[in-house]
Amino acid sequence: MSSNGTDNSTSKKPPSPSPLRFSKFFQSNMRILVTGGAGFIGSHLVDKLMENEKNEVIVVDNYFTGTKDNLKKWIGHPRFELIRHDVTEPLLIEVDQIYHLACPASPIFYKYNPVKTIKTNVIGTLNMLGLAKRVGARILLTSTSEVYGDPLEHPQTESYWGNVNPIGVRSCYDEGKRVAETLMFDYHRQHGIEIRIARIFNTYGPRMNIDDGRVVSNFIAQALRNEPLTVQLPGTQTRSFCYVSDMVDGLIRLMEGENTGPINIGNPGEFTMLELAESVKELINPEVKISMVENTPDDPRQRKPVITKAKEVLGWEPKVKLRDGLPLMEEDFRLRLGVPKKN
Ligand SMILES: NC(=O)c1ccc[n+]([C@@H]2O[C@H](COP(=O)([O-])OP(=O)(O)OC[C@H]3O[C@@H](n4cnc5c(N)ncnc54)[C@H](O)[C@@H]3O)[C@@H](O)[C@H]2O)c1
Ligand SMILES: O=c1ccn([C@@H]2O[C@H](COP(=O)(O)OP(=O)(O)O[C@H]3OC[C@@H](O)[C@H](O)[C@H]3O)[C@@H](O)[C@H]2O)c(=O)[nH]1
Repeated sequence: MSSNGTDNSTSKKPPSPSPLRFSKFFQSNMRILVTGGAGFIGSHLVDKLMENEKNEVIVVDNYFTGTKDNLKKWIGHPRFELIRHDVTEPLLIEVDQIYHLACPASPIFYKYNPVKTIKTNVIGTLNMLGLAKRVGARILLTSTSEVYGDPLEHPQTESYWGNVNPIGVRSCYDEGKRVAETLMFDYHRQHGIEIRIARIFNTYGPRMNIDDGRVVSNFIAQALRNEPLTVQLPGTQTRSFCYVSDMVDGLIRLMEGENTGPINIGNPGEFTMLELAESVKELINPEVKISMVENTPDDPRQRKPVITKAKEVLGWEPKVKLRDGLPLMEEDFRLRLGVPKKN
């Protein structure tokens, strides 16, 4: 019996893969579907997967928060395909692996149309599990540290069940992801689907939407525009920030490994939002002001992953410290905002 209560010995074997898997044209290739691949993490994942010449990558995205721009270097590549598709509708294609990322991730965007967010998490995940079942693909869900809600245990291990408000304004996302995890395990136990669940902690890096609303992108854009950094009250709330290349490495290791998860993937370095603002100020624009603003309901007060499981099971740990990652993101934001660096 594994720590998450799954008795892997009694799981049914996965159904036979599609016969196309063995056709002469695709024999040596792994066909990988990335839902939400036009988004921030998804597009970095696609870059990494495309480095392997054995991989064919298919992205489906409805462009709600993602953009074709993030994938422009691959459009037209013979091993790459981009499909405009909403995961709340069924999808019939032949693939070997599914990285299921499609879902708005910034609180501003997931609260914009909460009913759609929960449909994306529930119906979207059901559709992707149905696809995985039909073609015998392995499926990885990008769940979130938000399943721990406003955590009463700190730092968070995977065995913590969380403290989530089921009727709050964040619940379309955090409860949505919790149901998505449930669906993954039910398909695994009932149908023998090969599943992987990553619980991703706050991730940052180049290509985040400039007006995404998440804290790191907000602060960097504000610092470059010389606008006050908007620290939401009380400013003592904490987050742990993982650079996107570390995240992608963790996700691929999880997909390729033997463990179903859930596994926390995140950087345990923990910062208050005031500390983050001070770092951005120091590294990017020492002149910028910090302004304290109202917060939103149910904002988690603290968040920090225990990554012992990721270290032991995946041999993974993050390499990029926040102080090294922020300047890498600054470069990308300067280019996009057209703000050159002063000498
Ligand atoms: N970035 C983080 O800090 C973080 C933390 C925890 C979990 N995650 C998870 O990782 C995944 C990717 O997050 P991200 O930061 O890259 O966000 P993102 O918003 O940049 O990317 C999400 C992508 O999904 C697409 N999408 C949304 N709804 C869709 C739908 N119904 N059908 C098809 N495509 C749809 C969007 O257009 C976008 O391209 C999400 O599942 C998110 O919940 C991210
Ligand atoms: O301008 C801002 C924006 C945000 N914040 C604060 O920064 C903290 C982090 O907020 P973000 O909006 O970046 O992200 P959150 O941690 O709330 O949610 C994120 O968690 C993990 C993922 O699943 C998602 O990417 C997202 O939901 C919060 O405490 C928020 O109050 C600011 O102080 N100023």
